[in-house]
Amino acid sequence: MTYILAIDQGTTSSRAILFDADMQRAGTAQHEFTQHFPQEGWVEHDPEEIWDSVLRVCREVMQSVGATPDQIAGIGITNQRETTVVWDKQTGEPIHNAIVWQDRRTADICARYKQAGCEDDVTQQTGLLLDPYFSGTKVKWLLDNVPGARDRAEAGDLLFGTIDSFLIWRLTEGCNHVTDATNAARTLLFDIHKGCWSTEICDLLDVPMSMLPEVQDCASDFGKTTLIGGNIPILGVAGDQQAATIGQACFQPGMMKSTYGTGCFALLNTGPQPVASKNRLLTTIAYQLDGQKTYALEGSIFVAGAAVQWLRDALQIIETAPESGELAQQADPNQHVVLVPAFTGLGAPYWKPDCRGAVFGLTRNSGRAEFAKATLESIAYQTRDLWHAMQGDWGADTDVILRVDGGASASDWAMQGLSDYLGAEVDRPVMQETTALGAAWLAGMRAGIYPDQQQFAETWALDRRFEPKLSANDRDAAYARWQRAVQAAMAF
Ligand SMILES: Nc1ncnc2c1ncn2[C@@H]1O[C@H](COP(=O)(O)OP(=O)(O)O)[C@@H](O)[C@H]1O
Ligand SMILES: O=P(O)(O)OC[C@H](O)CO
Repeated sequence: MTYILAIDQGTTSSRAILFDADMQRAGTAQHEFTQHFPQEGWVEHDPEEIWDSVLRVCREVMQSVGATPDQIAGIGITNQRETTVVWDKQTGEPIHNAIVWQDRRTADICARYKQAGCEDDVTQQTGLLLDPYFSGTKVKWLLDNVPGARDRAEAGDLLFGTIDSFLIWRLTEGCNHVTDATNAARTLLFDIHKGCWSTEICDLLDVPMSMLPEVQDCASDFGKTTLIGGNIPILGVAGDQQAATIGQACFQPGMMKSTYGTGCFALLNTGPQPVASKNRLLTTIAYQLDGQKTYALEGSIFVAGAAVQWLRDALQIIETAPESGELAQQADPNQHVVLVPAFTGLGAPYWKPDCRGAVFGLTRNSGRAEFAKATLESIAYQTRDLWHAMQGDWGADTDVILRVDGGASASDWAMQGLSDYLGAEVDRPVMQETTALGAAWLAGMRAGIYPDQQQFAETWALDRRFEPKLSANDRDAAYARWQRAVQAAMAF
């Protein structure tokens, strides 16, 4: 038997999935790791804990399936994007915890650059906005705040990487400092048109270019590892949202996927030409194969499934995530409670890092069920914000079918609500591990055991299509309530 090992290093857990030669899942291992919140708005991960969790899940999945290293034809890595690690080139030791994509500590740095009129130029080159979400200002913060870091970086002793890059450095025991084009495209330091690091932006943010990894195609040779036995090549890398776009086979311009994990990330394939957004979406690289870039418009929402976790962990009104749908179903249809889950600011298309969450429309009778309903509906409303912005930029009509995945897409109630509030069809595939599948396909195709792009696209299979049932009037009235709630939350 031949396998591909996909490593999915996500925001809350690390997963390893073995796919067999038919691209079927043979086994999965998963471990959650600690989320550190040292100050309000700060989110960190311990890179050593991430590293340990990755090695552990790789070994566990191999053991559970009974796969030997010589049966693994290649490794595909997909990862939480933007999360920033800086480490010592000699020892491989991180100089600080990883600063996670959700972290808002660089909001003031971004505001200063914006006031100085830098945003247009940065957006033109990177497709991104001056928001703390992206890696660039996080690297700057580390160099300016960790004692001695700037001198060490300028002396060429420190390296920067997103999680993929850090994992490859560790897996190859310090031989390879590399990343792929999709991860590079999320750093705020990469010119997505020229396909190289931007000297101008590195100067602007005071990031020495000697720290930056080499950028490769998504399916290429990233080095070999002996750390899980054998000598296994790493052949595929993509940021997790891009890997899901690949796993959902959104290979044609106009195809769109939306992933509902911790946050929600919608990517619309726009083909070989980048589309500059007029509606504050991001322009990003969907994938780069054989040196050819395919671009996407992306809408990034910071809190989707995380709001369900909030119901479970902070409010304690559910014990498990799936209960949210059961509870929402029991809500009083005459109450219009609206939750704006801006727990870590608002992402696309608002980009308000300082905004915080709010609940509107409470009555004496509002209870657990209404909170659950408002939480799941907030996922749909936020997607509609993105949907409108995408239509404005791309001119897509309502016939566009949305392919969904991620943990919260398992909720029939939430997906029906999504279809209702979008007024569009929503397709959920049989294969729920689209992110890992995307990374596995990149590696398997490179290894020569998986089919080409077109044949791979033909293997996509529908689990369920959700069709809109709400009248246009009810849909528009509900969305108008959401828009008023967002404006009020931003004004607070
Ligand atoms: N049945 C469900 N209904 C609603 N939300 C769910 C359900 N199952 C999982 N979730 C949410 O999905 C998220 C986990 O999805 P996952 O794709 O594993 O996320 P990530 O990769 O960001 O860690 C959690 O935030 C959880 O609250
Ligand atoms: O790890 P996830 O699934 O929450 O995805 C995080 C995104 O990549 C952040 O941009």
